[in-house]
Amino acid sequence: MLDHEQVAIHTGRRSRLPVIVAVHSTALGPAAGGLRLWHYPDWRAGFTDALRLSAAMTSKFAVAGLPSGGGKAVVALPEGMELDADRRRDILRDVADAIASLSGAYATGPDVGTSPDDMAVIGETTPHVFCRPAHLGGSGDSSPHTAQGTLAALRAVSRRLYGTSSLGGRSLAVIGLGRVGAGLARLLAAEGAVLTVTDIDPDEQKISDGLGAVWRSPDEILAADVDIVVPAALGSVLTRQTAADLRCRAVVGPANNQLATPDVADLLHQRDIIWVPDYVASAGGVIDAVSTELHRVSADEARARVRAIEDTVDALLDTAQRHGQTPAQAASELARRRLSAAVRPTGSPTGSLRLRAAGPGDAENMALLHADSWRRHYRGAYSDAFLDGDVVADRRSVWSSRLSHASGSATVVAEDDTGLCRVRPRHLRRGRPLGQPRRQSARHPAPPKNGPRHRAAFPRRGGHRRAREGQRHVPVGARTEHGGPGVLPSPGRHLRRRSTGFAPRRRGVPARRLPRQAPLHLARRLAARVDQRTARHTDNPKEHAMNPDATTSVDHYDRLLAEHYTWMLGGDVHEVAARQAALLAELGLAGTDNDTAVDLGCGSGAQTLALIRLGFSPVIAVDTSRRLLDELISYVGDAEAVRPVHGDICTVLPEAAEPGTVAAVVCMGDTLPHLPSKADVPVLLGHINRALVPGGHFVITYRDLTAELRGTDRFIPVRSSDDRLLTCFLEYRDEDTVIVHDLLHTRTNGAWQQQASSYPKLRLASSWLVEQCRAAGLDVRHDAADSRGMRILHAVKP
Ligand SMILES: NC(=O)c1ccc[n+]([C@@H]2O[C@H](COP(=O)([O-])OP(=O)(O)OC[C@H]3O[C@@H](n4cnc5c(N)ncnc54)[C@H](O)[C@@H]3O)[C@@H](O)[C@H]2O)c1
Ligand SMILES: CC(C)[C@H](N)C(=O)O
Repeated sequence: MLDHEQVAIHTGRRSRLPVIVAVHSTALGPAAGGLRLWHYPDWRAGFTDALRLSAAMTSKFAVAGLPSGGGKAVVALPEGMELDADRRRDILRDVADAIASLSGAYATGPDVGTSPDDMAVIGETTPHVFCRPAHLGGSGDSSPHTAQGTLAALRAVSRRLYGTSSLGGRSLAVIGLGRVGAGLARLLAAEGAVLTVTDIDPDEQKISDGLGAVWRSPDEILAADVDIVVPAALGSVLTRQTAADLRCRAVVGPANNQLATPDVADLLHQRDIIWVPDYVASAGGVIDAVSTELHRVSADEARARVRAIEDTVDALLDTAQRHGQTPAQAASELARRRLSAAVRPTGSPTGSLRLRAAGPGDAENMALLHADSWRRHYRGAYSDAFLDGDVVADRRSVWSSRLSHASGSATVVAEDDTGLCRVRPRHLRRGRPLGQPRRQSARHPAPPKNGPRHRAAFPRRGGHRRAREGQRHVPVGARTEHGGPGVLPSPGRHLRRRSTGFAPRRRGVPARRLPRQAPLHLARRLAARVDQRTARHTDNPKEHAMNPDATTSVDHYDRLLAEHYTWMLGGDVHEVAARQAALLAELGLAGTDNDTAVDLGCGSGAQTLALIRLGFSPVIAVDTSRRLLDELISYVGDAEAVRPVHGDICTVLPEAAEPGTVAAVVCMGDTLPHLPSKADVPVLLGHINRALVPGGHFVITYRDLTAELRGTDRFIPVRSSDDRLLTCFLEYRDEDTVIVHDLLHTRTNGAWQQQASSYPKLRLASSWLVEQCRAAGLDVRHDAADSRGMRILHAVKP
């Protein structure tokens, strides 16, 4: 059965060639995907290719967490047909006509056989095109970003197989030295990988020679004795036969549709060969292009999304391992969940909207729409485990309770012929009739206020990022205060859609950017770049006004501290680990094999090693610094005992651990004050309580910086040795935050050099933290300062 939304097959008016445009799904947003101009034995083969490729694009966007749908265009050239410039132009104009006829349901970009210049021609007819050359306002060639994305996927696999993300010294076989393959081969060679390469075009052997690679024939290369095979040519390269011949440990490449049949993924798994689904490894190009051109995020943000493929692959491999699945199953499951959490395809409001006061009977539908809204807008900002978990039940209880208690306020819902529909609410002034919404928009239902769990569940920061990305916000209802009878409309009161101020989502319509009336502080916040997954970001513009050089703790570690971190602790991580193990043992922590522990902010591994010594296994070691994670891995003898996670401690737990499965969580060495705001502390504590088994332990060590130091006391010597000196200086910004300025002197060849970097830390009062732990449901057993002024707090889940 055809599971595509629409497939258009035109005979090109000018070229007389079959132009096939397949729109697989627009559930997540208007479809996007490349144009393939390729030779096929028959146009039906091109048609089949378009169907498969467009479906893969849907999965590509879903797994990447982007609000686009999947589509693809194929022009099936008869075998042997050569294209001169005029004929090529005719074909492209025919394609442009076909795309224009879809009114924005599909936008095209380059793929095999097409380039940014071709996109320029299509752009003469229709705006639904991306990757045009930069001088025409496009993002240009996607292939360097595709190569970067594949490299990111390769790093995750390398870490899994060899304990390091570096590909230096690894042997890889690259199949196809086209735009992506050649670029990727260059990146790999620059990192010191040992390359074997091939292409059907013998001319590409020059590239091979330039890289010092071994050239093999296309027939031989799949069976090459290498660590990783990288398909970078056309699809269907992995058949039952070739899968049986492989001698590598992984297959990770940018080529689309690598599997001849889906069961080959199982075969590879049985042979213990990791296969990263092509739609995950190849997503870099389209992520960059669509992010910058269609979703209008900054180039930096787009590149960060491409790099995040590494995290995506990490997470998929973890999930697959946890559930005994193949990575292909884990990825398709993730895509399916994201798609099914999207809108009902027929859910666009039709005709006029009716506004009415909601009653208790609306709770179920409100919950469904509310959960849908969260899933669509907080994806990526909040863990999938949470969003795909019991959100509906959670929202149902909130709405049941709200709607069954009469109060001075009412909830207004909008519905169309199909039932409750998704609206952009306006808060209404007291006493104002519903037909005249106030100008200022509340973009989401207010975060639930009843209880720490709900507060913890409400992802505050994500909404701003999503707003900045220009995504549609489609929350479900507006709370409105009303002054008495007669103000709310009677059931059935009709409003014309244009006049409501409610903005029903129209599929295929580009998102509005920022609300024009956004208050200044919101606009500033939206403008600030926030990498939700890794940057512990402070979004208070005051900080930047006062401290223009202050950076996030993530940047600070990358820029300065990570390199010197272990030295700062004393130089011998095992010695520090022994001290930490003694402390944890004194607090009563002891693990057995199968007792999972989590080390939040693991740094170079002192606590992780301590937890291993105490018998915990596995230890999930989380940090935002890749460099420190790599260092940690180098110290760990038993690689099985540790699961390094590159992630943000604010959000990682629901994703990394099932509720009620963790025996101990530690967050030591003054990591907690790195959180972006005090409000993140109860959120994190909620996650911790949820992750712990009853009787599970939680240990924090941190500095209580609430007492303000004065004068030269604010200069704190951290460590000195013959060639390094680290001093920090504290600048108190406000009662919640202190800016830490680190000043590092290093001596090379007798000359001293100075580096400085600053970042904010939270000022957490020990009494406040104890209260927060209790509010989160933890039983605080110990709270004291050690001889060096570090606070030690130990709590247990009852
Ligand atoms: N360009 C992108 O940004 C991008 C993005 C995502 C996925 N992809 C996929 O990556 C693959 C490569 O794309 P590209 O843009 O580099 O295309 P390209 O046309 O520039 O390169 C393909 C190369 O593969 C070679 N080739 C074809 N069949 C071969 C075979 N049997 N054995 C060895 N070599 C063979 C060709 O000679 C050519 O050099 C395609 O599957 C494409 O769909 C590309
Ligand atoms: C650039 C993009 C559309 C690419 N051809 C892909 O398949 O992802």
